[in-house]
Amino acid sequence: MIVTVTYNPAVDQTIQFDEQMAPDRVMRADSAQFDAGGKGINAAQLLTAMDRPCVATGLLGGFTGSFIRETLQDDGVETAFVDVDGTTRLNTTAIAAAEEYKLNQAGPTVDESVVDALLEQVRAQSPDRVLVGGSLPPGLSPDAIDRIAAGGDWETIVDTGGDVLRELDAQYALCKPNRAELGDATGADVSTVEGCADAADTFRERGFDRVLASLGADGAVLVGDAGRLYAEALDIDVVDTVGAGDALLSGVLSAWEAGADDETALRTGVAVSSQVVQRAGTAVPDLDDIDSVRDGVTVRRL
Ligand SMILES: Nc1ncnc2c1ncn2[C@@H]1O[C@H](COP(=O)(O)OP(=O)(O)OP(=O)(O)O)[C@@H](O)[C@H]1O
Ligand SMILES: O=P(O)(O)OC[C@@]1(O)O[C@H](CO)[C@@H](O)[C@@H]1O
Repeated sequence: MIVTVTYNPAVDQTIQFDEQMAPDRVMRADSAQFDAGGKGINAAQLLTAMDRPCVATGLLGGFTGSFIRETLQDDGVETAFVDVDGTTRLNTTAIAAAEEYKLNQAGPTVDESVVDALLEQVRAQSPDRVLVGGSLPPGLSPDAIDRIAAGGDWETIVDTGGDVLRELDAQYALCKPNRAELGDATGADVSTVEGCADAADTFRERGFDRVLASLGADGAVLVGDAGRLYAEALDIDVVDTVGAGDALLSGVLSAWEAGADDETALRTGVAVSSQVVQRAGTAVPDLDDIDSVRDGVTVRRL
């Protein structure tokens, strides 16, 4: 069973324009949607959609927090959140003439005591795996993630920015940097797939059993004791890439939960992410046919 921890959830607002962004004028959107978001929450929604037992935890507050709580309840996602005084952030993705603008707030300032409260919620679920996803709100340091990783007898997976990844000290089963985060965390040249695999392999020495590096339209690399695996992305029409990394990670975790090996897990991850990027925002796509999509993903050893 998986518990996801989202220290800094967000309502994701996605607005689409059929013209380019321009300053000093009112831009009128063609469509708008709100989704419950934050990396761990997105993963919990996808894992639930794939019938994997999962509980979403994290910090919620204010009207945006209530929206997330209600949305997850409506979608049948099990939750165990901790209430905070501030208001959960609202992040905006504007898609304008095929360009994507991601505008993320910092989130409410929280007190370090929330880590104890959250750890209590995680322990109460007795999970096998814990995914800590997303940025930290003001008031928390990377220690908040290390404390979850060291807080019980579970494997911890982490998906956060390169600056925070660099600061972590505990032992992790997996981290999932994207290309920029991998570059930030290692300082290595990540301009080629091979360069990414080298950087990921080196980064394992910092306390990560495996590194899953997402490379956008170039696919993904999974590096671990079993070697270096590379999967090309599928050739699809992308609406926006918000939540693509969460989808990749959810597919990998879903396959592992079903007892699959790393190769099948990587193929599943790429398949799930291909479905998410074909939809606006972080809405959960229909994943009933995910096995047949996965059959179209090829993996090779580097
Ligand atoms: N243009 C694309 N075409 C096909 N697949 C894509 C494309 N962009 C992303 N993907 C799929 O999504 C996965 C994750 O993408 P990406 O590296 O952009 O994640 P990310 O930067 O972590 O995203 P986010 O932080 O928004 O969740 C890729 O490994 C790939 O399988
Ligand atoms: O600011 P963070 O925590 O790094 O990222 C938050 C976020 O952009 O990531 C998700 C997509 O991966 C969105 O649901 C959410 O708004």
